[in-house]
Amino acid sequence: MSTVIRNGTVVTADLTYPADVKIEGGRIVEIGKGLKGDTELDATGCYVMPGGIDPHTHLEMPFMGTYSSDDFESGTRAALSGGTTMVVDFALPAPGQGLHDALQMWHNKSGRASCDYSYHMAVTWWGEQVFDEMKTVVEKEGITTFKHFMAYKGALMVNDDEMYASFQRLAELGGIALVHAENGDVVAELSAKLLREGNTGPEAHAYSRPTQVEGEATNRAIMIADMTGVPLYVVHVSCEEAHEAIRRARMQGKRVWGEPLIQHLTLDESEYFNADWDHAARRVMSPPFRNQKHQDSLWAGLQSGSLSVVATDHCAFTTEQKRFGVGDFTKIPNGTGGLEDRLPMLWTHGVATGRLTPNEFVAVTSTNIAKILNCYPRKGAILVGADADIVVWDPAKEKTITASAQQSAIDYNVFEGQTVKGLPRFTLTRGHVAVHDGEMRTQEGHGQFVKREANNPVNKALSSWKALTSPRPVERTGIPATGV
Ligand SMILES: NC(=O)NCCC(=O)O
Ligand SMILES: [Zn+2]
Ligand SMILES: [Zn+2]
Repeated sequence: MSTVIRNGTVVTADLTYPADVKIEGGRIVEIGKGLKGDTELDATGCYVMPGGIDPHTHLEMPFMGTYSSDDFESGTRAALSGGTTMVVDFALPAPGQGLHDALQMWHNKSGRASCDYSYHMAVTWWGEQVFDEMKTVVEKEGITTFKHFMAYKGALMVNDDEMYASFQRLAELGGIALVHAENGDVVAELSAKLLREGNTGPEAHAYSRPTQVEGEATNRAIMIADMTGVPLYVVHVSCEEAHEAIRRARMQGKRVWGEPLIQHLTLDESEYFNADWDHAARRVMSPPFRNQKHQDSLWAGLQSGSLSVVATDHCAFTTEQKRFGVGDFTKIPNGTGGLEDRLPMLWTHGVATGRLTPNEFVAVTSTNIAKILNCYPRKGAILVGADADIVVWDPAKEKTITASAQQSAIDYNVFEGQTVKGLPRFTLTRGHVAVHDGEMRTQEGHGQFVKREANNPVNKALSSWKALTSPRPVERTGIPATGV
């Protein structure tokens, strides 16, 4: 059975051209004019683009005494509804738990996914077992990216010596280090002080995590990555200080990527000053939303290429869960949703405003991350042989975002009331039409795990360069005799 997407304009990260796209066996088999298939999808007036890849989700994640409420079923349904066809979640070992154990737990949960998925592994503690298991996680399990939390002291946070050891191991294995960059010690001190002084509401969450703590940690992570020779990916970059560190590192030839979130690009800190406690608490995430200056910096980073990927960090908690933190902001589960809205929000605020071209939109929502994660061109491409993960994008289609119409399991939406223009007409996951003109046709369990190979081209280049420029002893003649 074949499907043809007819009369659309193909938009990839580097090309725009009119063509039909033929799909068979879950893959793209032909691109050209006048193609015929058993089923036809009309893409007149639409862009035919690689489906979005969200490289930062937390589905059914155990965190702060509860579990995030979107699981792999509702989370991937939300993703597909908004044109995202692959998610990358984080397998999170509990302190002392082995990596393979944690991975098994994530595999048990993800069987319900309706789009393809992969994982990053988190390094939440350090020891011989973690060192040993990293090798098999990379080489046998196909997980090559490892996240380090520099915040959440007393829970997920790792210290500099642990990060150094883990980064060094990743350099040997051809992996990539990811960091949540905030100075966790300073955040813990500021939080305690704020509470002592009677600042207990959600706004104190923002006060406890100023941009300086993110900037410092980003610089520190870049330095440790440079010392160990590992490529670095900084997640949820929210401010100019962190962006400046990444920009500078890239200008120095370091292999560093930055990932802003759609929430930080489009929402600001005024949300935390809302008089309604629930409204403010629903927006508590780390790092917190910033101000216009920082938003402008993030947009400029996407335009200039110093920031590479737009993600969501989708980690959705219900209002009831957020209320665990009434009277103590440090107990509000950290996280917001966005999976369903990332593409429409970025199109509306990015492409429709002229900040991004449609090709740049594809690059930052799909192709760049597929290359970084070493699954390009299977993912992130409209090419013969690629998986048919495709979004047929209707730039004229509009809606007003509202929780009552969303796929996500939670009872609110941080973008509530925003009108977006630019939405999927069809979303295909490996050829299956999961969204058909507003109708959800997702298949629970259709999603498959995407294994990834280590040693992507950037790893290879960086290790060659590090070998070439590494310290060497100077060959000397006439060495003085050692004293007796
Ligand atoms: N970002 C956030 O507040 N929650 C999810 C966990 C993380 O990525 O830090
Ligand atoms: Zn994080
Ligand atoms: Zn996260």
